[in-house]
Amino acid sequence: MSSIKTISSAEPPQVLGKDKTTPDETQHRGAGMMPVVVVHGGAVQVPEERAEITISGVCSAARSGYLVLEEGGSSLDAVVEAVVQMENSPYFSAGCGSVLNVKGEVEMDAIVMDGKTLGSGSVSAVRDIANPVQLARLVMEKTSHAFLTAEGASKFARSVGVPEVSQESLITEYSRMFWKKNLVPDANPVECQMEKMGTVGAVAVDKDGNVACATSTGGMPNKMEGRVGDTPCVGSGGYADNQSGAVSATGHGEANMRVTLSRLILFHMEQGQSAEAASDLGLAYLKSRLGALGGVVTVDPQGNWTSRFSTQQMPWAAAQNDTLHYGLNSGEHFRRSFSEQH
Ligand SMILES: NC(=O)C[C@H](N)C(=O)O
Repeated sequence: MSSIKTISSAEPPQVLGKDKTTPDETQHRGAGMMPVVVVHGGAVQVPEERAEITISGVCSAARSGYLVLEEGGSSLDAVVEAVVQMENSPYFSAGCGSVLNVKGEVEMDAIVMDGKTLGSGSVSAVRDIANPVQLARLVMEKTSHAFLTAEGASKFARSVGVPEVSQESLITEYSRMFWKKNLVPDANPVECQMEKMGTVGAVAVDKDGNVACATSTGGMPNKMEGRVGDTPCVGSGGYADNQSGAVSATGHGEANMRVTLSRLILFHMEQGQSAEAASDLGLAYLKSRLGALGGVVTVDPQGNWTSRFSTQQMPWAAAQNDTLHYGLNSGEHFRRSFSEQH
């Protein structure tokens, strides 16, 4: 288990794998219902020059999601708000800034899941909307289905008034450069993805103990047209159940799908494991079984939360009880109060 980088609500700032009994522990565990929002910006290696902006992106997303909870919104409202913010940022591979498929086009996947009802909504291979996570929510709330794809998803979006946007508005110079780099014959898009571009996701618990998750992505760089990854698949890119907790996952989609990573982690929680231990078990299985690395954010219905990754980096942030927690490298756990400026 030593290869899993551990960050959790129970750990002291900037210290990893040491004594976990800190004064904060009682605040995060067993202190009744604790609303929380935890987000990730993908299990990737963030280029140094983009580290600060990426961290401030996840912090601002967690904070905005938390404000939704403070204003009485549900955990579902909070995760959608947090993910929309990151979709709108060009620094993540979701919405604007998504990695491109082999033809140089954007095709995006997203999921939302409501732990109270087990309702879920997914879209895949959508090309012409700004916020796939909102469309996923509309699939859940306005259709009798759980998953719409490609042109059918776009037609549905138009029928419910979601504005159409151009491909150009979703493509950044950076994603185009990245696409070109991966077109060369000896390129390794899987490794390359792990180096630079991040899927986004969020989990939350509201004051009523309802959990929810949302995940959104442009997928793997230079993927085949029509390729769908783990992100929109129930149990792989995310899962939420009030009886155990919620997970949003990132990593190599084909591997995450084969172990149904999110559901696997919740299975361990159902067996009595903490969010932290269960996340470690899921990621360790992904590694030992398939040699794959990844990352997750996980909550239980009491508001205990964790952010775990087996990659070297994963930008993450959590907002709870007027404190923002965040980190990028393994071992980092910074904290500041909401009133402090970043
Ligand atoms: N970076 C990622 O998390 C990619 C995503 N899991 C996919 O395979 O589509």
